[in-house]
Amino acid sequence: MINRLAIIGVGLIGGSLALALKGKGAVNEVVGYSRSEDARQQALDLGIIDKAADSLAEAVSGADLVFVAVPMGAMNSVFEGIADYLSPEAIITDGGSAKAQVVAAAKQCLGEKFKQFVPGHPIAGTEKSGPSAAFPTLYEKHRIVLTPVSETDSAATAKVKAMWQLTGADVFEMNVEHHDTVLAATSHLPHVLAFNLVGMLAERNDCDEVLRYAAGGFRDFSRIASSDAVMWRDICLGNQDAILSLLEQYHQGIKQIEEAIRNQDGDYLIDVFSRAKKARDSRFADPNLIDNSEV
Ligand SMILES: NC(=O)C1=CN([C@@H]2O[C@H](COP(=O)(O)OP(=O)(O)OC[C@H]3O[C@@H](n4cnc5c(N)ncnc54)[C@H](O)[C@@H]3O)[C@@H](O)[C@H]2O)C=CC1
Ligand SMILES: O=C(O)C(=O)Cc1ccc(O)cc1
Repeated sequence: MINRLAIIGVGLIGGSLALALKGKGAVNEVVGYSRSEDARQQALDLGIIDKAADSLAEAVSGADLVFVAVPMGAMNSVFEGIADYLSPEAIITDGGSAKAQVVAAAKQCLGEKFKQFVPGHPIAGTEKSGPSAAFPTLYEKHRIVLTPVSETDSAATAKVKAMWQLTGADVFEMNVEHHDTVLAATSHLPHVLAFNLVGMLAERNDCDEVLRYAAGGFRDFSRIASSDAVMWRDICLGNQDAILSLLEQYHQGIKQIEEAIRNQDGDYLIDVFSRAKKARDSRFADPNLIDNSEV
């Protein structure tokens, strides 16, 4: 049971955790803080939080669990702002989409309390953001990755794991670097590709005409280009190396496809497309490999 849960960043990710834990009766009081006063008020109105704090210090005072769910570029300033006000026993965790940068920020700012920081990442979300996008079942049957480091207190990791399990999530542990490489491939690169494609089409004078004839495939591929620009800027800058390395591989692949089309090399295209189809068909049929549930 959590007595006082502090949510820093009461948007989709923070708000959904608060709603899930409240729904399970697992928390006595939820205090929320977001930089935007509008978000704080909305979170109160929607029953996501019981109390809106006016500052980071007020939000974390007396909290036994602190969940930081702000864009990655704001993590450092949040850790700086809470460090001196945390209760001695407080456990701190986060939902940032890439872990190395967040872990470095927490290490730099939290001092002694760094051992009570459990880095985490819910592999669950949508293209929507803000408190109004939050919903209590977001994490059900979804994966949560915790990336504790050598300094992390194992009892703190166990508590954070238990908290996520209450939301209906499956919790896994990974090391930080592996997490950032894997997520760059399955989440960060696809978002960059979708933003680029939709951005490119939006530049065309005949964009509306072109989109009028878009089929379901375009809708599927482009949904994530509706995601928040600040959040994705921060993820790209925060997981720079892994994303750049994948982009380089991706460029190679696209160049080879370009060459094959130019040379009317249908065999090459059949080879690439059929290997991709086989890989996707087999893995999507296996729920242990790819999460088939709706986002
Ligand atoms: N959106 C998604 O599908 C997923 C997002 N994440 C990660 O979760 C974190 C939060 O994302 P969302 O909930 O989607 O964002 P959001 O935009 O819905 O909510 C973020 C909240 O943080 C507040 N905020 C921004 N800067 C702040 C600051 N300096 N101090 C205090 N509050 C501040 C905003 O006012 C907003 O209320 C990000 O780090 C993101 O990478 C992780 C998994 C999925
Ligand atoms: O909307 C989608 O399909 C997503 O991929 C959501 C998402 C965004 C960022 C994450 O770190 C994890 C999940």
